[in-house]
This record gives sequence, structure tokens and C-alpha cells, in this order.
Amino acid sequence: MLRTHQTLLDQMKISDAEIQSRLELAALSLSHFELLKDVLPLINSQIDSIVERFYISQLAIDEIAVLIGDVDTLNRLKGAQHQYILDLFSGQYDSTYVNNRLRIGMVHKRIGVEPKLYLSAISSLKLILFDVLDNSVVDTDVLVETKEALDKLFYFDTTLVFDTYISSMISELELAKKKTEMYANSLEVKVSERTVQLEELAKKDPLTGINNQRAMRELAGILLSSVARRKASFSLIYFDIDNFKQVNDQHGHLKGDEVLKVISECIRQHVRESDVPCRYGGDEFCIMLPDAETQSAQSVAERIVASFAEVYPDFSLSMGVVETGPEQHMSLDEMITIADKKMYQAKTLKGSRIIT
Ligand SMILES: Nc1nc2c(ncn2[C@@H]2O[C@H](COP(=O)(O)OP(=O)(O)OP(=O)(O)O)[C@@H](O)[C@H]2O)c(=O)[nH]1
Repeated sequence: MLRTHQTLLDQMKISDAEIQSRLELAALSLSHFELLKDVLPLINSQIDSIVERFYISQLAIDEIAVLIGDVDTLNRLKGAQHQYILDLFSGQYDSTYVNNRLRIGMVHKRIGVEPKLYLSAISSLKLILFDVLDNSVVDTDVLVETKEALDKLFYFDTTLVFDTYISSMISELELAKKKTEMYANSLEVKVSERTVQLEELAKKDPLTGINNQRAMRELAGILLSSVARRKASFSLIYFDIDNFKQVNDQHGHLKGDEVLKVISECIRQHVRESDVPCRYGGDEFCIMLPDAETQSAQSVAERIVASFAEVYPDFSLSMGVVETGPEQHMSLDEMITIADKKMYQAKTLKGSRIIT
């Protein structure tokens, strides 16, 4: 149930039995109730002057004057205090009385009245009430016992007010803890999302967006063991752009970058989902083709050459294609060494060439 749908008594689990036990702890008995009730007419007759005296004493304390702040608040407080003083002498210290005391504690906590100020106010009110009793109750025994009853009742009230202070502070702490936990959880989610993004980025070549050599090596291990298990073929295309240095030298680095991006796009367009293209370094590219024999790798290579030539008819590519499997499989480095040799063989010929 929402806190706002519960009384403070419910929130703080103060039952009638608990009230009874607290009254006993304060050593308050029915005879004390009667004594307090007996002086109600006397208190009632002087209530306005008691409230005035109380606020004169309170407003003399700067911290309290600042907290009260304005005349409307002061008048509202005077009204509440008027009722509180009459409640003190009502002789009825039941759940309604207790709930009102708890509310006072809550209000004090909310508006920032520190316990030391609350205690000083109680002490000041007690002195004023004692003074009234001293001046009007003739029977010395009754006077002493009434003052003792009032003293005990203030003690009873103070424990209630302090309990609301503590309960309210615990609620604030729990709320702060909840907020911190929520913040920590959201940070954890952000960090893990960012970690995934960074891991992805660390595997990509920033210029072309295809895998870098590191990612290719990681994936090669997985792909080669998969084809070995399935006794399948595995091909590799390795190539670079002929005289790429001249592109940079003659047309500038930006033009060179653009050519590298176009090649990557051509590769993307002509490989299968299961193939793994990669920028091996500089102007060298590598494509891993699981479950592909030389012939299908060669036709992929031809399609890349053709689409690149559509954009850059003056540039040529030198390619080496190597196949491994289906029974025995080479390592990635062994394949690259062979493909690299074939690529250099292609370079010795004019135009785009694919050596298988
Ligand atoms: N624009 C651009 N150029 C790059 C990049 N990475 C490497 N290069 C250049 O690519 C060129 C590669 O030159 P070489 O290794 O001599 O190769 P080549 O000029 O293609 O010569 P051959 O391989 O013999 O045909 C160098 O000039 C590098 O500076 C890049 O990210 N962007």
C-alpha cells in the first residue's frame, strides 16, 4: 500500500498495545491522566497568554524565528500549539493523540527543525506550564504530582516525535539507496553496451568499415575448425591495388582513401553472408570463403574486379586465390603465404589478374 494511504501510526506499526506499552514505559497511569484532566479548565482559561508567552520565548531564538519566517506561519503554528496544549490536558492519550504527535514530528523533520530546537521548545513550554500551575494550584501535593504527570507526558511525546524523525530519516536513506542502486544499474547497462560497441569498433577498419586483420584472425580460427570438422573446402582471396602509391602521390591521400572505400564496397556487394572480407593492411585485402572451392572463389574475385573496373577503369587489382580442404586444412598463415606469392605472380602481368 502507498505510504500516502496509510496513517503515520500504520506506517510506524504503532498499535493500541504499543501505545499502552509506551505509556507504561513513561510510568504514566490513569491517576496521572486524571490529574492532568483536572487542570484543563485552568489551562483553558489562560491558553492565549500561554501560547503568547511560548512564542515570545521561541521568537527570541534566531534559528527558530528564521524557520517560522512569516506572520501567517506564526499564526498557524499558534493555532496548532493552542490545540496541542489543550490535548496535553485532555486525559486521553489514545491513538488519535499519538498520531497527532507523530505528525508533529514529521512536520518538524520536513521543515528542518533540528531535534535540539524541538527539545528546547518542549523545555520552554514545560517551564511556562509549570509556572502557570505553580501560580494557581494551591495544594502542594497535587501541584507536585500534576507537574510530574506533565513531565512524564512530555517524555512520552518526545519519544514519539523522535521515532518519526528516525523513521523519516530511514525512509530518506532507503530512497537514496534505491536511487543509487538504480543509477549503478543504469551505469552497468551503459558500460556493457559501450563495451560491446568498443569491442565491435576494435574489430573494424575505421576507413572502410570491414574487419581488420585482428578480427580476421579471430574469425579464421572459428571458420577453419568448422570446415575441418565438416570436411569442407575453404578458400582465400588475397589482393592489392596495383601501384596504389601512385594514386596517393598523384591524386592525394583523400583520393586514395576513396579508392579503398570503393573496393570495400565492391567486396561487400559480391561476397556471401558467410564470407569474411577484411582489410589486411594498407592497400591489401583478404576474403575468407568457407565452403567455397577455388572455382567459386575465382568467380567472386572476377566479380569484384569487374565492379571495381566500372568505377576505376584505369586501376588494376592483383589477386591470388588459394583453397584448402576438404580433407586436410592449412593454417591461415600458410594460406596467406601461398596467396601472397600468387598475388605477386599476378603483379608481373599487366592489368587485373587472378592467379589460382
Ligand atoms: N590513401 C591511403 N593510402 C594508404 C592507406 N594505407 C596505406 N596507404 C598507402 O598505400 C600505399 C601502398 O604502397 P605499396 O605498398 O608500395 O604498394 P603499391 O604502390 O600498390 O605497389 P604494388 O603493391 O607493388 O603495386 C602506400 O603509399 C601507403 O602510404 C590508407 O589508409 N589510405
